[in-house]
Amino acid sequence: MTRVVGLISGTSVDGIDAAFVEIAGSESDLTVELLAGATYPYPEKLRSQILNLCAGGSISMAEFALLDDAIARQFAQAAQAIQKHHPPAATLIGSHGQTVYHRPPAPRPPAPLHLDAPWHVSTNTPLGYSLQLGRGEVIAHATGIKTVSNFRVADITVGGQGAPLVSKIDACLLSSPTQHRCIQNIGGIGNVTYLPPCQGNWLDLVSGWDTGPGNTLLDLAVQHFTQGSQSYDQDGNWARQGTVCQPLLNQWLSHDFFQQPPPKSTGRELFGWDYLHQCIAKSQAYSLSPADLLATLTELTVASIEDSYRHFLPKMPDQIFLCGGGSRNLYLKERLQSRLQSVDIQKTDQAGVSGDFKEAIAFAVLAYWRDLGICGNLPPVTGAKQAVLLGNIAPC
Ligand SMILES: Nc1ncnc2c1ncn2[C@@H]1O[C@H](COP(=O)(O)OP(=O)(O)OP(=O)(O)O)[C@@H](O)[C@H]1O
Ligand SMILES: CC(=O)N[C@H]1[C@@H]2OC[C@@H](O2)[C@@H](O)[C@@H]1O[C@H](C)C(=O)O
Repeated sequence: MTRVVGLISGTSVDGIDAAFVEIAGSESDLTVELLAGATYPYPEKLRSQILNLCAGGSISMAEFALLDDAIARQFAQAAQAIQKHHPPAATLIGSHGQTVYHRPPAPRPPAPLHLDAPWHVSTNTPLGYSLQLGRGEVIAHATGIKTVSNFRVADITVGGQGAPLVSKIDACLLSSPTQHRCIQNIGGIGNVTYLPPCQGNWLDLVSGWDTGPGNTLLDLAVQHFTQGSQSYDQDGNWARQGTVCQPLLNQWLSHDFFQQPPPKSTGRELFGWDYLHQCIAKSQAYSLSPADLLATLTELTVASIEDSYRHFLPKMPDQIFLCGGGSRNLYLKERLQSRLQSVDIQKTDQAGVSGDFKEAIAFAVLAYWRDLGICGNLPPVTGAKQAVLLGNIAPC
């Protein structure tokens, strides 16, 4: 048994999810017991600095370094707080950190590199770029616990998207011998892991990808309509009062990201303020109320999930297990169920894994695997050329 703390702040940038877990086994015999889970909100000033950077704001390198370490200190505090009433202490921390920029690999090879050209025309590379702040060295130093961080770069180095990384953990913890399952996260961004029945060479058949916006556009629209006094549409109650504008939804769904086959990943760079402003501009032609726009944005999340299943899965699932904050949006859940009437939709909690802390648990497992020398990525999911060890180890 190894006691591990898993930490992540996701694309909603609402705070740090921490999971204190006890892990045993390796892959097919992996077991994880959740001892404690909690979310520690960021101080408001830190959150707005992060959101500003994610939205393309400029800061100096000195400010950048301070921000990196301010985030790391918040993560270290979360790692200490989550263990407080549950001795003995963890011997390992897996920290995803805070994504501030994500650029998937180029869909096709870039033009050949001209070594005699000036540097600014010779920088294009087929590799993706993904940056998470909150360096593990500071977390290890502050807590005295060995910390694994920077999980995405190794997958990117071998040509992968660097995301989604949760799929192998989903496969080990949530597969069924008889059912075709989808594990659907609806966080700021949505992602899915498809799990065929776990028999024979099933692990080779697991697939997954980012489905597109989860809550980001909804949250930004609510902030826009309330001048910042509300941050999300609780239970989907506002959207429920509106009517979906089908022609507008069809326009939005024609976006390249939704047509692109997996492997694929995305973030606030694509589905952020600029995209929302374009959505609002296109909606002017239909004279929509705020409720109508929210209903249509909710439908975008739901329809993009359904369409991606219909286009990219070998078979529609028997069951969907939801996780992430969007699984609390009752209206969104009802819309998904009404589009997928024959599918049994539940939360991952009903299959034994907390939907609120699944991502934090996943980074605890990835750190544990890194420590044991077990690869963490699934190449068919991320598009990597091979399975690799994920994460850099900072000793304490
Ligand atoms: N009761 C609720 N009703 C509607 N939406 C909710 C509710 N509770 C949470 N949410 C939504 O969930 C979001 C947070 O989800 P979550 O914490 O899973 O995101 P994240 O982990 O930051 O994202 P990602 O998985 O993309 O990294 C909130 O911003 C809000 O939009
Ligand atoms: C770059 C980045 O942080 N991507 C996140 C984001 O949030 C949801 C979706 O987009 C997901 O693919 C990924 O995180 C999860 C934890 C993953 O890698 O599996």
